Amino acid sequence: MAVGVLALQGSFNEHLAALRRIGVKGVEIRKAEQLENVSSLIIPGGESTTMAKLAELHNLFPALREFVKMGKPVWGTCAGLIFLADKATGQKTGGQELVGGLDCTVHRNFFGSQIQSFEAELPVPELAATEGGPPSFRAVFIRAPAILEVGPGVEVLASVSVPSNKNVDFNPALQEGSAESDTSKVIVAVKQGNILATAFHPELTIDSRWHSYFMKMSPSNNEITAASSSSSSSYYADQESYLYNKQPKTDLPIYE
Ligand SMILES: NC(=O)CC[C@H](N)C(=O)O
Repeated sequence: MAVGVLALQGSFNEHLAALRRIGVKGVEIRKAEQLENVSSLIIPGGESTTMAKLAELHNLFPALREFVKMGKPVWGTCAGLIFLADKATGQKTGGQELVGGLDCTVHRNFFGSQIQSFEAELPVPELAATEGGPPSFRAVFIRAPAILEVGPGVEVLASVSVPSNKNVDFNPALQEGSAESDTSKVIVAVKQGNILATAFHPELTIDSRWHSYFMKMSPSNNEITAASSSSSSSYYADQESYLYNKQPKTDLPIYE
């Protein structure tokens, strides 16, 4: 079965391209009934308030919650992480509807506004152990959220170092760390059973390991992943279609 990519808004095309690079068929999901034809789902980055309004308009929330509850693999990137969190802070007035299921609290715009977007080299031991390649992953953060706290069943896959004096007014975790050192760790990638969530955008980089990793979370997709990762260039699956290499940084999608 194909992988669904929620295609209401945001970087769904980039996820579809990333899946293609590892030989996996992705399909756009815009209606609840389309979820019946996919074995797993990616909720892309974008603007979570807008995406939530569109999901509400299309009456998608009940079906999305059901999909998560059924134990099917779901991966949220950036705004997708916000969708999957049980609790979000820093929302617009009136809040926004969440799919939930991931036992954590996220801050919607933890790192600040659009111009505070950045890249960071993240050590991700689990990714390197499962997918090979270098021990770290070059992560693109675009007006990114961060995970403030996680429940006991949540595995932390990656954290990023930030200056301790950054955002101290709303992040208790950073206040704690600031007495000891100049930097603190903030959680940016987690896994909880069938749910994977990253605060950054792996679909914008040539490194396909997060997509391959996600494919392995779905037993029915193991075969496809095994076939594609046996090629000689499994790590940087397809240099040709590497969006991020081809375009200057300023051409990255701009979210409000
Ligand atoms: N790149 C992103 O997906 C940004 C998400 C954004 N912080 C939001 O609230 O929706």
